[in-house]
Amino acid sequence: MAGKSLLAPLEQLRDLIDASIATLQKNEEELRKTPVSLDALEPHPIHQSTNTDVRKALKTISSSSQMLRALTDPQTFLNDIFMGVCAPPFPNDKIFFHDGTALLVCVEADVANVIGNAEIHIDEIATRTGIESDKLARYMRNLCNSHVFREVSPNIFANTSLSGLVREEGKRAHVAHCLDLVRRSSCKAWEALTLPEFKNSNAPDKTAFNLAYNTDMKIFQYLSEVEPEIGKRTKVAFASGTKVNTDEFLGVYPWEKEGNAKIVDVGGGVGGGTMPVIKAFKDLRLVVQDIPDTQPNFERIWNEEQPDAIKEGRVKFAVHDFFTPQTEEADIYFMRHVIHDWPDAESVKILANTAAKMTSSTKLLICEHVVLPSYRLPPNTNSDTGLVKNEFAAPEPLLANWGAAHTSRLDLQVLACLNSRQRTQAQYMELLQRAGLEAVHVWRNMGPLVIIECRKLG
Ligand SMILES: C[S@@+](CC[C@H](N)C(=O)[O-])C[C@H]1O[C@@H](n2cnc3c(N)ncnc32)[C@H](O)[C@@H]1O
Repeated sequence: MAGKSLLAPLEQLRDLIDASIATLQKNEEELRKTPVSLDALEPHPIHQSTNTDVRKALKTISSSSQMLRALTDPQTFLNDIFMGVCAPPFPNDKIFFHDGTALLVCVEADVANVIGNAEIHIDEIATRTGIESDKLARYMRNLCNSHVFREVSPNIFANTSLSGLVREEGKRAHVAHCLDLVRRSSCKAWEALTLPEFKNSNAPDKTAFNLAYNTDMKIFQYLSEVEPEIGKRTKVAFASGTKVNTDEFLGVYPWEKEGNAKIVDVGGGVGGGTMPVIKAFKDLRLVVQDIPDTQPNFERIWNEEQPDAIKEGRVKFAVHDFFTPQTEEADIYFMRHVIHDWPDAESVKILANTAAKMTSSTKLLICEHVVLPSYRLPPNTNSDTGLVKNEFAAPEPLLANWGAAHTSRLDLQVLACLNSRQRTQAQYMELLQRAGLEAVHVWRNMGPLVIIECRKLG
């Protein structure tokens, strides 16, 4: 009797990959005549696609390859977790993160821009970065194993499509923010989970960050007052997210319907979440609110990237503390990655301050990752519970949330730094209700961000 193949999961994954490659072949125009290659120095145009089938096919291949590695090489896969990038909450002496260190070294030395489009000997890279040649080569070789840089012949290095990404200032700032400040904080996770004064606290100043930096200040205050240079880098890092796939980000919400609406980007940083919107929809107006030390970076970045919007007065910066009553009127309040920074009590205060200024027609758009479970939905489950809707779930045998590591890592990041969390849809609904708001629509596509459209409760 024919039984189930002993290699069934491998065969299922192979079939998923085959079907996904066939989808990419069918959507050939998305390739824009550019071969897919790690040696390419620019990101491939397919990564800017907004075609749902293409996005699903790419996610399926990526997620399948992760599961294939776990199935076929479990020891190495686990090694990747404890010796690679991650800093899980184990006692300090068990934390390794050499891949992260290697990337941080190369980003701090700006190796990718030193190499540019050339193939360069390590001695020249060493001279231009000031880092000792043999040591730098060893960090770079570690990254070559993950296709970040390429050793084309002995001691001659070139960029790849991955190292090419860190030629951009925002991405370098993001890498350094995560691998320096957040990683140092994360190393104190075990103490934060076990020390009596910290273990049961949800306060944003009783965190792993507070232990790592030996401070009672909340992280944003600390960065303003004690480490302004690192604070500046953090602002640039926050703005880098939408550059991953701008069209996909713009496609989450129907901005074209909003005419000349006035948007107030609350806790908007340098406006990383709203800059692409203003660039694409020329009638929209924008006020970006944040703490005072954000303003110089805001002015520098907008004057570089969209000087006309500033000159025409279509875009302005305003100092505003979101823990105080909202003073600026708006058609749309926008908050990206603001609520995810704060525990529930503080989040309700921020939302209630906004709600108090809203009328029945004002919109609040909350833009965040929304946590999806890795387990599968029983059919017809109410999506209000925050479970994955089938149209967005990954196919079997993948984890239902595609192994959504980014959202989960962000969750641990804000836990370490602010005692906050990434939330499920149901958890957002509960916060909104406590602040006198309700969700009227949840906008999403295949991208990582969701926009929850809210109104003031009647
Ligand atoms: C994670 S960043 C998000 C920035 C921006 N919304 C984005 O998506 O690029 C959080 C922002 O909240 C700002 N922030 C922190 N505390 C604040 C406060 N009390 N009032 C206003 N903004 C604040 C920080 O300066 C930072 O720019």
